Amino acid sequence: MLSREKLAPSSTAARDAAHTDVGGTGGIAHLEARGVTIEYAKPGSKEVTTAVEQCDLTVERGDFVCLVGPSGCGKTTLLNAVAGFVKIADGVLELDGRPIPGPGPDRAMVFQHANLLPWRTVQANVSYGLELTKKVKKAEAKQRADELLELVGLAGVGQQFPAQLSGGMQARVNLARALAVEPEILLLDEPFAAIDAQTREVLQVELLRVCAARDVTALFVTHDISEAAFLSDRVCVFSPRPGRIVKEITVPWDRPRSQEIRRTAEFAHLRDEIADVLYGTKNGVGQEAYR
Ligand SMILES: Nc1ncnc2c1ncn2[C@@H]1O[C@H](COP(=O)(O)OP(=O)(O)OP(=O)(O)O)[C@@H](O)[C@H]1O
Repeated sequence: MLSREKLAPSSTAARDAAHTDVGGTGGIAHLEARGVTIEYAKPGSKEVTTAVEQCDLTVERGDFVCLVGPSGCGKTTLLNAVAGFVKIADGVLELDGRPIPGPGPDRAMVFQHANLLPWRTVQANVSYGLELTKKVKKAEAKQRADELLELVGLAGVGQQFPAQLSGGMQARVNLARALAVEPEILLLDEPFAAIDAQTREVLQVELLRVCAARDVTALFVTHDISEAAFLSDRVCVFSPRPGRIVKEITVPWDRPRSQEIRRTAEFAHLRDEIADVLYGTKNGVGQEAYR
């Protein structure tokens, strides 16, 4: 049976208060995109591809926000801009009120393919980023890696090599590796897309637990409506390219969440609400995007 706590809608008043002045920042959002446009140059031509156009998004510290939308609408591009990998052509993109200067240890990207270094142990894969920063001694980096492996449910596998792990275990290592540099924001680009459905559901619960434990903000790109509904505080639905957010849908449950939520009528209703916007039956993106 579902506990009242697990199903209880978040306190709107508390959330509003938090959004007004998170951590005493005087109303400055943790991440703010206003009128963001991002273009790619076409090789050998003066033309550009506009991937994202006039996109607005506000993310407060500790939020978990999912981005969904048609293929090629610019979700990854926006994530890359927040990571500092691509520059914006127009608009404002700020972290804590300051323009994003480029990549930094305050943001960590988690990609779909773990791409772990096959010749390094699992522990050495997780500690690698920390060792590169040279801010901690090797022994401390190893100790932190072991703590993170325990956090993601992989205690005891640190001396194994990536090839000895299942896809789900590699996804956990991928997450631990991103957390090693203690980022404030996790940028996750379909990190569980290649994982079987059953394991993916377990990983989603684990991810929420880990985010709460580490107090990180998460921006998560997915094509999976159920995944977005289960993970998010808010689901942002993109238009087709050039992408902008056409609708934000608030998810009414506190986090972390348990698997039981997926079997409730409220969850089915929420999934339908997202699909309605995405597939065009309500204010949406339009069926033509999917033809
Ligand atoms: N490096 C690049 N150079 C040129 N064009 C690019 C580049 N990266 C992406 N694009 C183009 O920008 C648009 C948005 O791509 P992006 O990968 O951001 O979309 P997406 O919503 O993440 O797609 P998907 O859901 O299929 O992964 C696409 O038209 C894509 O071809």
